[in-house]
Amino acid sequence: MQIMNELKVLILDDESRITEKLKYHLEKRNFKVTTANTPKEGLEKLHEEKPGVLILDVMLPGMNGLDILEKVKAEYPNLEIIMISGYGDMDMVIQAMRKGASDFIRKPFQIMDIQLAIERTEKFLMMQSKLTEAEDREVLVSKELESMIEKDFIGDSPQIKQVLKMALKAAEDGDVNVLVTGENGTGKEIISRIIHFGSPRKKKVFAPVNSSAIPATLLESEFFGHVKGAFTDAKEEKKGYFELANKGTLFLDEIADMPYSLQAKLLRAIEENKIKRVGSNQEIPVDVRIISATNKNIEQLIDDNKFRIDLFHRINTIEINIPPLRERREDIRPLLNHFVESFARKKGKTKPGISEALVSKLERYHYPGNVRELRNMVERAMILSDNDTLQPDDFLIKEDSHAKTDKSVPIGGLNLDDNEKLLIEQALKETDLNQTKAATLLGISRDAMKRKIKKFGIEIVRDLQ
Ligand SMILES: Nc1ncnc2c1ncn2[C@@H]1O[C@H](COP(=O)(O)OP(=O)(O)OP(=O)(O)O)[C@@H](O)[C@H]1O
Repeated sequence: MQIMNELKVLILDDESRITEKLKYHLEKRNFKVTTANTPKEGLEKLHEEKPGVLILDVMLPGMNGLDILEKVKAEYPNLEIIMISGYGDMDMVIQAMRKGASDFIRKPFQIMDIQLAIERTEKFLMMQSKLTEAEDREVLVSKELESMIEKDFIGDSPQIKQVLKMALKAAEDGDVNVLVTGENGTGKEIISRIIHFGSPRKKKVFAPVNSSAIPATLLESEFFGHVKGAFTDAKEEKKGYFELANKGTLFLDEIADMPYSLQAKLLRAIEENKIKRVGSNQEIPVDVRIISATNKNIEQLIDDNKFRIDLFHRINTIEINIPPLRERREDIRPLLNHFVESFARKKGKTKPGISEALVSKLERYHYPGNVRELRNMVERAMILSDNDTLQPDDFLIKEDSHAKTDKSVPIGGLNLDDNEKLLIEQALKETDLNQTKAATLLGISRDAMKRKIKKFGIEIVRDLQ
């Protein structure tokens, strides 16, 4: 496996505007990039450059992206291929993944999406190869998977350990439907991928579908397919996501946004393991595991008649809730360390130190965007800072971002324990770590203060700043 900052990437897209833009951004992120605008040129560059990753447009004029994929995979079986697609090309994408593509991203995409896809590709292929090795040696697969995941899915808190434990349990059983809940950026997609790649379905497709990205008129045929002539635009017969993801996992992102009318049809497909293409009465058997994700309170939507309770009961056989980062502050330090290390590696820099003052500043923040926000903050700091040790000033904390969402919510959110911990830390700071004075300030006894310091695991370390 190549190290990230040595990774060579070839981009094959007929639009030079896209290849050049991608090249520019990926080079800034220390990837070695070559581009090609025709299949012929692409195949030549593959031969010359031997890249680790190929980014390939599904829709290339002249030669079908799938044909190229097949040809390339036969010649370079270890090449990791990321497909670029429009929303309407989903069936092509799923076929591509069956033919060995590692991942895909949808247009319009941001440069971060590509970077994440490259990372995911590398990470999960590494995980898969570990698993295969483990299987070959007939050792306990789950143990191997667990140690692998610990490197990339970070967290020391009891909550995140519980999340991983449940994900691994769900992975063991390849059929049980799982609902992953949590705020934006808490890691719902990563956990869903871990479940798929740790399950007996791992060699089949993991097909992420976000129904809110599909126009309402196409929803039914996208999910269940259609026969020729079923509606005006149905010029050819077409398979839907259920058929395409057969034997694999269908990841329904933002399930709460699924229109009510489609929910009944989805329920039937899940209950009966059969679907009917639009315009046909023939039932087609399907074998798909459903992992759904949402950042909404589905129970509330059920009360408001926006989500079907029967569907809810079908999709949440196992429910995994990933708590927001502000409720598991122990994870901030290891995540910070992990992101600093991985960005340093990617940018070919020496890993800077991390000042305690910075850790304590970050531990106090509210993180409306959760782990994704922390990750982005680290990236920004690593680009802008020249310090040998990262300092609080390198991190732009949007103090008002929280106030904007709800001015009445305190910095620790509405969680009583979190706020209590923050107040104690604040009082200790104000009294220069004098526990008796801090207790007086808070109106509690010195013993109560000591108990709380112990309960919250607050470290009394003098701040050097
Ligand atoms: N525990 C973790 N360890 C390492 N990286 C994490 C962890 N949790 C989240 N991340 C990173 O945070 C980012 C967001 O994760 P992900 O896309 O899985 O979140 P999500 O809950 O699906 O978000 P959304 O609801 O916005 O779709 C990704 O870059 C992911 O790699």
